[in-house]
Amino acid sequence: MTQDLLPVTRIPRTGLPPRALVVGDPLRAALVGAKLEGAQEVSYHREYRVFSGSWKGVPMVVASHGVGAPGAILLFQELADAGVRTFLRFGTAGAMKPGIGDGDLVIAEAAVRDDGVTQQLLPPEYPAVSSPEAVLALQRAAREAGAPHHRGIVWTRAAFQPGLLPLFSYEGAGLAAIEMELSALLVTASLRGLVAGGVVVIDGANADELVDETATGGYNPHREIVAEGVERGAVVSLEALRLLAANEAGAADDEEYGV
Ligand SMILES: O=P(O)(O)O[C@H]1O[C@H](CO)[C@@H](O)[C@H]1O
Ligand SMILES: O=c1cc[nH]c(=O)[nH]1
Repeated sequence: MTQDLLPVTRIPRTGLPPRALVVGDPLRAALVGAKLEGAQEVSYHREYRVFSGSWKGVPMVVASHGVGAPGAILLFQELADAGVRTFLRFGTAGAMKPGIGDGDLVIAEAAVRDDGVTQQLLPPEYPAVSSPEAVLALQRAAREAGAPHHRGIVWTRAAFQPGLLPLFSYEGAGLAAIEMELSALLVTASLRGLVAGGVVVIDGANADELVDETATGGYNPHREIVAEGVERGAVVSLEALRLLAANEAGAADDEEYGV
């Protein structure tokens, strides 16, 4: 009998654990997936590479969604169709606030919906918010790992490189980091009544000047300081998913989250 596979990502419609860590890069999915006990590659089609296994006994999925929200949302939707109920995104991002440095983690409380896809799905007034329990689980995991971290609003922006149009200035709005997919995940989760959040590792500085090396030190994700942040962030996100599972099971309470 042929397996029932979802149409875009070709992941199986049944049999996956109900929680997933989603990352942009298929290679990062493999590196993080390798941390799972009993890790198995479930599927690999297009940019969507999917692993399953357990972290400290808790079954979970690690999957890549590629670069850009219009493609990424297809993974989020199909994982949800496959029964995933809790999502964390673990990505990289540019820093937008002084004091947030390379290799630091930013835990998203919400995202600006400039993602290039959810505007076609629902009105712009609809918010992209993280589930509070996801924020607290990530914060607790970051504290326990001793990982430098910050909480704040993330700007999800479809265009990575600057063009001819001026970039809207969010100066004064207190944004913490810029990346490309999180708001699509948060909106997908809200529409379907799921739990979602995200944490990003800083791999550059000053979003308005992405290609201005003199002003910023340059966008460069291929540095040791970023690799160290990614290693810390991987453990923090896996651990946060475990805490969320414990919370679902009623084994954790607010005090346990450290609030
Ligand atoms: O490191 P990932 O998860 O891919 O996240 C960030 O990196 C990519 C851009 O280089 C975009 O996908 C952006 O959101
Ligand atoms: O979208 C992204 C990802 C990483 N760093 C950035 O500055 N922007």
